[in-house]
Amino acid sequence: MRILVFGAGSLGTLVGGLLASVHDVTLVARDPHAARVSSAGLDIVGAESTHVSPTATTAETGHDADLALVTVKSFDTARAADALADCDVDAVLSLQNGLTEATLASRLDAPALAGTATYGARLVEPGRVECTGVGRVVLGALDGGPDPLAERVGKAFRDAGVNALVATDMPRRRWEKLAVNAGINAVTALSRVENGALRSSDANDLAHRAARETARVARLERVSLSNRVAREAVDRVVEKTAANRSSMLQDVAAEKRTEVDAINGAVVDIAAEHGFEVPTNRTLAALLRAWERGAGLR
Ligand SMILES: NC(=O)C1=CN([C@@H]2O[C@H](COP(=O)(O)OP(=O)(O)OC[C@H]3O[C@@H](n4cnc5c(N)ncnc54)[C@H](OP(=O)(O)O)[C@@H]3O)[C@@H](O)[C@H]2O)C=CC1
Ligand SMILES: CC(C)(CO)C(=O)C(=O)O
Repeated sequence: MRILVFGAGSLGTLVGGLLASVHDVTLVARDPHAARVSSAGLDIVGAESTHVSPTATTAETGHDADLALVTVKSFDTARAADALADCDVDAVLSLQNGLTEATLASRLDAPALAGTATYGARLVEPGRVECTGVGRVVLGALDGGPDPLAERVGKAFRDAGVNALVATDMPRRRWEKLAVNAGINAVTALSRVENGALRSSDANDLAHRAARETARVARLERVSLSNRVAREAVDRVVEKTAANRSSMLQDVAAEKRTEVDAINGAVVDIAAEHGFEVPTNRTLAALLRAWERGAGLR
């Protein structure tokens, strides 16, 4: 399969690099990473270990591929979609956190698949990415149900040794992940604690409230996600990732823009479309955006 990875930073480089053992992969990345991969190949280290030689370029347009993987941060999705609209791609799959598929679907003619990734990735230096945890890619039709394209993509991932599951209930899975991120990411970023600290503090209640509100909005969108399932998902992820610093905490610590707009902000916006108020997500989003403005990031 000819696979274009748009936005090969940490996650895109890891997944694209793993796929490159079998497939014809092009990484769209920034220099000096793109230049280094072109000249010396890519080292994958950590929980996965290999050396591969995908094509790497900074060119955003002019590509021809069977599948485009979108792995830019959520706030770069619209620009990625516009660039991909100038390419010949037959299908698009986002592995991003937050709700971004609607932006892709509305700007692209190619069918958009939904995806989630729980692999951990960190770009250590140009040409070298660390797999900090072998997770799973789950993908499927945006609106759920069986999908031959998703089956082909899932097989292509598994052929390359990527742990991939094709699911027929992506709407529920995306909203459950959103509930987890709305609770854990925002609360850990604002209180500057690792995920495990949510086990035993008032912050636990705050994360649960954000997740329950997200579940309520999911149901308004006709996605079956109960409050209890959302709350239990938060607790399960807190236990499994207790030592992690969430991606949003890492962004705040590095003074980088966060994905708040596509996570808590998306919950607020979709709730408003239904005339519904989500005070916990609204407060978390406002505080994170205030921090971003103060840091000159928006
Ligand atoms: N890292 C992880 O372990 C996981 C990440 N995710 C999700 O995956 C997504 C990506 O995360 P992550 O990989 O960590 O983020 P990164 O910032 O490491 O990677 C995104 C990369 O895309 C680049 N980029 C953006 N626009 C362009 C462009 N037009 N042309 C070329 N390159 C571009 C960015 O460069 P620049 O910064 O210079 O703009 C950056 O290098 C997020 O939604 C995240 O939540 C999900 C699961 C795990
Ligand atoms: C699951 C979780 C919360 C793990 O830290 C995550 O997705 C993130 O940090 O973005």
